[in-house]
Amino acid sequence: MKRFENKVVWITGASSGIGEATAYQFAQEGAKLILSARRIDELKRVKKQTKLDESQVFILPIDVENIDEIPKKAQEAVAHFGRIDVLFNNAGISQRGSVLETDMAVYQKIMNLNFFGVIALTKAVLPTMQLQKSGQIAITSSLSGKLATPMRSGYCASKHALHGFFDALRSEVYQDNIGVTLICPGYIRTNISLNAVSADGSKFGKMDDNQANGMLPEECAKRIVDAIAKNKQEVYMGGKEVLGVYLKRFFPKLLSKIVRGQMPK
Ligand SMILES: NC(=O)c1ccc[n+]([C@@H]2O[C@H](COP(=O)([O-])OP(=O)(O)OC[C@H]3O[C@@H](n4cnc5c(N)ncnc54)[C@H](O)[C@@H]3O)[C@@H](O)[C@H]2O)c1
Repeated sequence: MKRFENKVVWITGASSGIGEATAYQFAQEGAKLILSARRIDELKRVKKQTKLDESQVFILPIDVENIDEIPKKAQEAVAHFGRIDVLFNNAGISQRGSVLETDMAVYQKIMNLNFFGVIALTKAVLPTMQLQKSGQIAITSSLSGKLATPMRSGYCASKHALHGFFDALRSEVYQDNIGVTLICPGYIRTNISLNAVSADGSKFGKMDDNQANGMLPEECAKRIVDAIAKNKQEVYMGGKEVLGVYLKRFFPKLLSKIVRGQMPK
């Protein structure tokens, strides 16, 4: 028996990187998929590559920044297979820019997508999971949700905010048999830095060495699906950067010193 046989999994940011790799992993584990992101063509490509039956995958284009639209999208998602077993809030955007130079509009965009959109989607799906008396909500946070590095103040703030919100939610929905899994990747080999937003709102457009040498998304996806299957509360993955979580907890001043060294000269 596959772990997600007949389970319905809704993934945002499914058109590339971690979300795409996770779609393939869930497909292998027997899930039916709802794939969301903004680009339909990319979602169709991913759907094809899952090798699932046409009827097992539903493409639902969504712009997570468009918060007013989210309740209607959630209704469509629930109506399609009649239930949602896993909501994987994965869509997100990173940042490269100093606090002094970054426009307020950039902070608003990051918070809208990485935080408010995620809350809106979660609130829209929760009543269905409560009726089912089961469900799992997973969120791609980041090691940047546990510690902070320069040039990513808005990104770090948005990911830290997720921890406050979802730790609170976990205790509220425990009695409904709904679990919450916060996923904290380190450096994963995706286009996240290319797609990151710069101080003036333009695309950063460069591949960071850390990402280029990071963990493969396929390995990351295996660990994510495993953490969700086991209802883990919080998981870390990546290379030696994961040690930062423990430095922050036990040697915070040492971590500050290391992090200072990451400020571009
Ligand atoms: N790659 C890393 O090193 C890393 C590390 C920690 C956390 N993360 C997190 O992983 C998640 C996925 O990022 P990734 O690394 O796969 O990068 P990516 O840029 O390849 O993927 C981002 C996904 O989000 C989607 N997306 C962006 N804006 C959207 C919007 N407004 N509405 C709907 N979808 C939108 C994109 O289309 C894409 O599918 C993000 O939340 C990111 O913060 C990535």
